[in-house]
Amino acid sequence: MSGQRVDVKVVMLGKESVGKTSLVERYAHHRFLQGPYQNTIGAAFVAKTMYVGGRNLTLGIWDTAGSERYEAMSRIYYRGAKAAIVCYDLTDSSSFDRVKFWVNELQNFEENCRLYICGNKSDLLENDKSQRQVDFHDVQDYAEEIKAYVCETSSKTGQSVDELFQKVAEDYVNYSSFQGPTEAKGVDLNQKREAYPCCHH
Ligand SMILES: Nc1nc2c(ncn2[C@@H]2O[C@H](COP(=O)(O)OP(=O)(O)OP(=O)(O)O)[C@@H](O)[C@H]2O)c(=O)[nH]1
Repeated sequence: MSGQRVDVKVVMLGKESVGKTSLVERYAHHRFLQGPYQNTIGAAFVAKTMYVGGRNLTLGIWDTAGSERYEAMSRIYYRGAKAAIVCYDLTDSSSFDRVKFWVNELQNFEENCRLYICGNKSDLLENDKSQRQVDFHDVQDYAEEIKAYVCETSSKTGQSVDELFQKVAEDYVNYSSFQGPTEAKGVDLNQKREAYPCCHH
């Protein structure tokens, strides 16, 4: 098992089918996988190195399963996360209720984790604004209250996806005191391309 340095642990959380895996796919592999929806089982991991603040920084991104039957497992994956991207589907108001659930969890158990609230599938609103079920200003007010960053993305078109992860990295550089790098225990990052799809059935 060869451990790769991971500077920032990032966890993706949110209701099933909001597009967590697709966001990671878009960011890490610049693609959007069409075809039937396949829910994540357990969690998947991908590492991505970027140049920020005059140095290379590796984000270790844990993509958790949104299905409530994996809730206990998701709790394991957010432990020690420096950033949580809590996602919802802009066309599904119930997915925003789930955001509040995860934010409460993180506030109670992971107080050093920065929060990023991400409304995904913005492309669905382009031609039909009536599809929107979550008001942007309501989310902004909520985000202000909990001191979170807020954005609206589309993993399909790529809108604001790179910016989101860039913001995570920049915030880490700007606000976190650098501690020693975390070793990704038990994960062979050389095999990340194989490990990633096999966790997404
Ligand atoms: N139109 C549109 N569809 C999207 C977008 N992102 C994801 N989808 C679709 O939504 C479905 C669910 O996407 P996933 O990325 O698998 O969702 P997930 O949140 O990882 O789901 P779980 O693994 O069950 O937690 C798939 O059919 C995707 O193609 C988006 O930005 N726009």
